Parts: sequence; structure tokens; C-alpha cells
Amino acid sequence: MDENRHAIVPILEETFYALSRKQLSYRVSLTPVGLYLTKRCDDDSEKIDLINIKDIIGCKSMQNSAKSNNCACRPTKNTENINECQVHIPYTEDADCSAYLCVYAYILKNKDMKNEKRDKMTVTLRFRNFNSYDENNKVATTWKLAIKSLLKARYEDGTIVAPADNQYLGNRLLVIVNPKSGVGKSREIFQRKIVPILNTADVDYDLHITCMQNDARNLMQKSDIYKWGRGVIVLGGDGLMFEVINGLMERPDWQRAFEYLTFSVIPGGSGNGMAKSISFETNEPYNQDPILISVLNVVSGNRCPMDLVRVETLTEVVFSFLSIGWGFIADIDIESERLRMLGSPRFTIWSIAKLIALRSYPARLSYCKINNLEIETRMNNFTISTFDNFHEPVTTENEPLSIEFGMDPLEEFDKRDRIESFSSIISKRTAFMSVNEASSFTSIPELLEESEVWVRGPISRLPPLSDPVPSDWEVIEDEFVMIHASYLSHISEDVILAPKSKLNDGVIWLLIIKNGISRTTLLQVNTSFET
Ligand SMILES: Nc1ncnc2c1ncn2[C@@H]1O[C@H](COP(=O)(O)OP(=O)(O)OP(=O)(O)O)[C@@H](O)[C@H]1O
Repeated sequence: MDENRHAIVPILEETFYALSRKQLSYRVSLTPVGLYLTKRCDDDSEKIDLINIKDIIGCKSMQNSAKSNNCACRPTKNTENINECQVHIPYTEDADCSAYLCVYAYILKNKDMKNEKRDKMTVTLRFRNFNSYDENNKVATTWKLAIKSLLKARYEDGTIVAPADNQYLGNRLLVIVNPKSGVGKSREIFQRKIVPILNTADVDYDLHITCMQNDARNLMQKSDIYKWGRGVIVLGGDGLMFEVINGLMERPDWQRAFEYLTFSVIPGGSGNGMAKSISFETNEPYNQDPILISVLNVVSGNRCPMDLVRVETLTEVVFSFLSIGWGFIADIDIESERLRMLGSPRFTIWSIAKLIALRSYPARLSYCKINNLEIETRMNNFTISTFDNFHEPVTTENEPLSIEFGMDPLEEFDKRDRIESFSSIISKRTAFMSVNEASSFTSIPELLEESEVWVRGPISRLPPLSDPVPSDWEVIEDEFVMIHASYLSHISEDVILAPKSKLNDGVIWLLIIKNGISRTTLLQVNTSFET
């Protein structure tokens, strides 16, 4: 039981009856913390469940328009089971004037266990105090609007810096999909797993399917990005996010763009280091369902700042968010491209090949060492950010996770056909145009001329590459098997190089392996990267 429950003044409160178990009543209270379900037990005691507002992704109101033989008490897909019900009230065309409100949440199950995961939970509230649907619907709508404004407050909490010229369009999202990332299933993943969640969460989106290398980069460089107040998500790998970040850095208004936009990644690539690192830091059960966890991060509106690293070579400047590698791991990453169709196993296979033909490279490495991580860095992050999301609900023992008051309208009479054809995806206001290899996005006005491409972004505070490094830096001149600098914990889903790394700590973690390491030791190091 939640001791704080009675201290919170409910926004709305109503008593519902669980038709599946007669005489069982629930007091349902909507509070800023979430939905409290207070069950009155036979012995007059109470059991309280909390569905945290941070676990709720959306709600929909509906009407029963079914002409079915199912019982009003509990619909079944299999009509043969109808006789199991003792109070058989068949629906007729005008029998049910109730209004229904379905509240959708993803609840953390099996907390702190190996099989920790998020499960969908639907609470269906049936409003039928009045004899007319319109009257019942008014009450249901009041609940719906109240829940939605609580959800909206999560991402409109003042941390988005809206441009002064009124271009802010709040809830709109840009989704960039790389159909070639990973094993080439991104389009299918978008259709099957992401669209339903975006729809449930009422997130409007524009969709852009990349048609070639640098397509996302050009899009970010030239588009009117200020219409995507809800942010930019990439469905693909870290390479696609790299294009997004660097395309934005090429804009004259890069600073404002970075203040305005939020970014997110849904793993569709082979490595997926950024997606994994975010979930690792927020303790989300990524491995059970990486795509679900990442989409929930998007719709929940959680945000936190993330470090970018400016990388300068003799010929170019790029901005990096994951890592920069040289030698062993970089070779595996680049050379295993030819095995792309295998997905992430390509890295394992190629690492064996690289171990057999082990190489080393001469280099001079200079770096500025941090002596005290806590004192000299920003070890802040999610403890003070808006990302304290997704708590386990205070579920009472053995309670079913799906609580139903009346029937579940979504299952029975919201039988929209699953959209099989990719060309028929329609978001709230945007129609998706085509699926050929050409980009499907047509409505973005171009801001810059084709020829205007140069790197902007923040300037370096270090001496030029040709100058000596500051005197307090360490310098090593040697033969190296690899040097890898990471700024996120994971460089891929199963390679963790910097467990203590935080998204926003301003720290670069250096992993150095010098020549002379035996193949056996390197093999051990390689296998330990997973843990
Ligand atoms: N339609 C396309 N056809 C060919 N290449 C593309 C296309 N769209 C994007 N690309 C390029 O593919 C590269 C790799 O894409 P992405 O990062 O999405 O997948 P990945 O390499 O499998 O994943 P990871 O980077 O996590 O290993 C990107 O750098 C991008 O330049």
C-alpha cells in the first residue's frame, strides 16, 4: 500500500466495478503521480495499485459499435466460450451506451531479475452512469483530457528552448529510417513495432526513408528543422545518427538547432552503441526488447544533455558522440562491412580473423589525464535530469496486470486491419508517400543552397594539430595494437568499453593496447568486452 496515496488530492475520482468479478469495486483516482486503483476487499480492507504516470504512454476513448454475440461482461474472441459466462447479456445494436476509456502503460516486470522486461498493460474504464452515450462520453472525455495533459506536461516541462519566432510546433517528430542498416529490416520494424506505439502516444510524425549515404546529413543541413518540436529519431545504427549530428553542425544556425532539437535512436543497426548506452545508464531492460525500450524513451519525452566530441584530422572536422577508434576494433568495424548481412555476428567473426593476422601501428598519443573523476567532471546525469522515469508500480501480490472494468473495446471492436502495405502508413497529419529506393519525404523546404556546405559548430579550445600539446599532457610514442576513445559506455550492444561513462560527464575514456600483447591475452580481453 502506498502511504502517500491519501496525501495526494485526486484530479478526478470515480468508482468502477469489475464485471468479470461481481461485487468487486475499484476506486480509481487520477493524480499527478498516476492512476491509483483502490480495490475494496471483502473484509472491507483496501489494496492500492499505482500505475505511475511515467509508465503511461497514452489513452483512447471509444464506443462499442459491435453487433456481436459476446457477453457484455467479458468479450471473447472465441464465441464458443460464451456459455462460460453466467450473466449472459448479449449486445444488440443499441444496447451499450457506455463510453470506454483505455489507458495504456508499459510496466516494469521481474524487477532486478535476469528476465526484467516491460509489459504492456491496458486498463479499460467503462463509463455508464447515464442512459445516453453522449453523456457518458462527456465524463470519459474529461478523464482522457486530464490524463493527456499530465502526459504532455512531461515533455513540455520548460527544458525545450522554443525559438522566439513562433515556429515551435510542439508534438511533431521526424523519424529517419535507414532501410539498409543492420540486416535491412528497419522499414518493417518501423511499420510493425514503432507506428502502433507512436499512434497510441498520439505523436505526430514525418517519415524520411534514406536513399543513399549522406541523405540524412543533407536533410538535417537543409531542412526547416524547427517544425520538429518533439525531436528527431533515427531508426538505424550509430552511423545514421552520426550523419544527423554532423548535418546539423553544417548549418549556420547549428547552435540554435542543438538547443531546440532532441535526438533519439531506435536500434536497427549492427552496433547500436548509443541505444544500448542510454538504456544502460537509465537501467532499462534493453536486452529483452531493445526496440520497445527505445521507443518508450521517445514517447515518454525524457531528455538529458549528451556530450559531443569534436574530432579534427588533417583534412576534416567531425562531431562524434560514441567513440573514435584506431587499430584493432576500428579495423574490425570497417573491414567486416562485407559481412553486413549477418548483423552483429559480423564483428565476432571478423575479430577472430584480426586476431589471427594481428597488426600493430606506430603512433604518438597525447592526452590530458583526469585525476579525480568526481571532482573534475560533471558526474551528474539522470539523478537530476527529467529522466527518472518508469518506476515499478506498487502492485499488490498476485494482482492481474490487466485490469478490466467492463469489456475491452480495443480487442473486440477496434478491429482495424493491420497495415501490411508500407505505402499505406499514415500518421495523424502526414502521409507516407512511397517505398522505392528514393526518399519518400517531399515537404521539406530547402533553406541552404546546394553549394553551401562547410563545418561550423563549436571551435576547438586546443592548440592546432601541428603545435605541441600543453605541457601537463601525457605523451606516449609507441607501437599500438589499438587505441579507442569512448564517451558512451557501450560502443555496440555487446561491447562495453567504459562502464562508468555517463552521457553528460565531459569525459573521454581511453583504452590502449600496445604491441607485444599475446594473441591469447588479446583474445581474453576481447571476450571480456562483453562484460
Ligand atoms: N539507403 C541507404 N543506402 C545505403 N547506405 C545508406 C542508406 N542510408 C544510409 N546509409 C549509410 O549507411 C551507413 C550505416 O548505417 P547505420 O548506422 O544506420 O547502420 P549500421 O552501420 O548497420 O549500424 P551501426 O552504425 O550501429 O553499426 C550510414 O553511415 C549511412 O551513411
